Amino acid sequence: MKIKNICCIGAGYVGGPTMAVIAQKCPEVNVTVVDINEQRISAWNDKDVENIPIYEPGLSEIVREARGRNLFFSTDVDSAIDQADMIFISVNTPTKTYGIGKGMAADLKYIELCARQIARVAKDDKIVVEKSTLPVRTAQALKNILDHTGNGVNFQILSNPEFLAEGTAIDDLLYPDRVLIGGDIDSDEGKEAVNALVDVYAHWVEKDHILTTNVWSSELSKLTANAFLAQRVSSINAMSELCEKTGADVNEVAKAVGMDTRIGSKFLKSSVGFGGSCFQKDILNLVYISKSMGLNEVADYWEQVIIMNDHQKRRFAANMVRTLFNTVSGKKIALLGWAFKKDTNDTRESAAIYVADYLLNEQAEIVVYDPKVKTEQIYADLDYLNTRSSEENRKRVTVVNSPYEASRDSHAVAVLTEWDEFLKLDWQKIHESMLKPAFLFDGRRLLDRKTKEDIGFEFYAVGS
Ligand SMILES: NC(=O)C1=CN([C@@H]2O[C@H](COP(=O)(O)OP(=O)(O)OC[C@H]3O[C@@H](n4cnc5c(N)ncnc54)[C@H](O)[C@@H]3O)[C@@H](O)[C@H]2O)C=CC1
Ligand SMILES: O=C(O)[C@H]1O[C@H](OP(=O)(O)OP(=O)(O)OC[C@H]2O[C@@H](n3ccc(=O)[nH]c3=O)[C@H](O)[C@@H]2O)[C@H](O)[C@@H](O)[C@@H]1O
Repeated sequence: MKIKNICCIGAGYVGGPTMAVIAQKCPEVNVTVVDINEQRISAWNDKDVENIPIYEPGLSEIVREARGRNLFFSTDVDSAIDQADMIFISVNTPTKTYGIGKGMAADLKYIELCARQIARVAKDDKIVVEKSTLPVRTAQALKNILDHTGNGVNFQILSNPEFLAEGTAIDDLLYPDRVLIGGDIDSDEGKEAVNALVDVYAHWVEKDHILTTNVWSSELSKLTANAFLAQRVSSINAMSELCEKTGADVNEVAKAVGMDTRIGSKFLKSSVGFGGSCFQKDILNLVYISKSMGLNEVADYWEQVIIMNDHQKRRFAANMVRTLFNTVSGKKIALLGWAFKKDTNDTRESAAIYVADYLLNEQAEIVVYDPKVKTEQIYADLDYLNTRSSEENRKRVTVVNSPYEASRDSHAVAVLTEWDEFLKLDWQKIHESMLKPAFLFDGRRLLDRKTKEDIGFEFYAVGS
């Protein structure tokens, strides 16, 4: 079975880049990305590709090449569903903020709405692909909805979790470690659906990198991968605190440990804490699933990864206050970086939000500079915490366009995102413009201690 028309519901950080790459690599397939968010779709259709809503290195070039040829962005969800032979569901699956499982379980209401819409609109057989990250056994619920409200249409459900990381999304999509496809491999129809999706990826991914499994293994592998990755960051961050107390250096420890090929060197960079839309959400989801199956030890084991991460963010901010003579009240503090990692404009669950909130509770005046994050996003992130009124956030937090402006007359500068440009700043100039003693806190192990101390900074870095 050859796929001719693909529809993707959800034009976000996953749907947008993933479909752009599929369209680029499969010029004979029409790919339509739909979303209910009109503003987002109109930004994807902006004449100037630099204005597309997601910043990812290499993405705008691909959109420029494929958009209008076989890549389309639209708010007409019904018609895209109707025309497609394969429908990806790539909508958000945030942590529930109400009811049973509040603060832990994944909120599947957007997924269910998609399923009901597909069931209502579809007139011929469809392959429905779970691209969103979902709790294990969600495909069963999807199938129930599709089979019971459909009009005799045959649906095959596949799980095809996405492993891209933001900031490197295009490279991750072009050269994936593996593509994972889960399906009903025991039936002929299921096998045919799996093969149809394998053929899409086989346009650019070698067949031995395309792994097929049953649906449940695929769904659970995604949660497992994120849990393992986050666990590494929490593990090295736990060691960073011990390093600070003992004179060991976490970078040296990470290198020594990572050279053991059984451990490996990746994902061992100590930081102010991991952020991003998924690690916390997916682990909480794993904890919830485990608890609801009575697996309390399993749940506790994974929950510790989150507890450690919260501790790391809080401890970084508390150390700033302690170092600044136990008070930051009325003191200007510059935060360099707001995104949860470099090369993205995404701020979801960014450690910077929590550090800023902690310092604001201590009555600091905050000035933020980030090369890609918009001012309104920064205020929205703080408002979302509901710690203080949004007027108060606007009064006490200033967002500026230059790191030099942020640092001027400040008591302290904290590097919270590892943007490359922070490496090349004129730190001498920054030091001269600050109040003395000038404190510099490196939450990313980005900066060289010796040169900063030679300039005259009081320098603090995570894990040393
Ligand atoms: N952000 C990332 O790097 C990764 C995310 N994921 C997973 O992919 C999924 C999507 O994540 P993101 O793209 O980051 O989310 P996002 O929030 O950026 O995008 C989701 C989009 O879906 C749209 N949407 C929601 N309900 C809809 C409906 N009924 N009809 C049409 N559009 C609808 C929203 O308006 C939004 O634009 C999540 O399950 C996430 O866990 C997986 C791998 C990486
Ligand atoms: O499901 C998802 O959403 C995605 O989550 C992560 O990707 P992402 O959150 O975009 O970015 P990462 O590079 O994993 O970084 C996550 C956080 O951990 C931090 N981190 C990462 C690595 C490290 O060594 N140290 C560290 O502090 C980063 O700064 C960032 O705040 C996974 O890496 C992806 O494979 C997955 O698809």
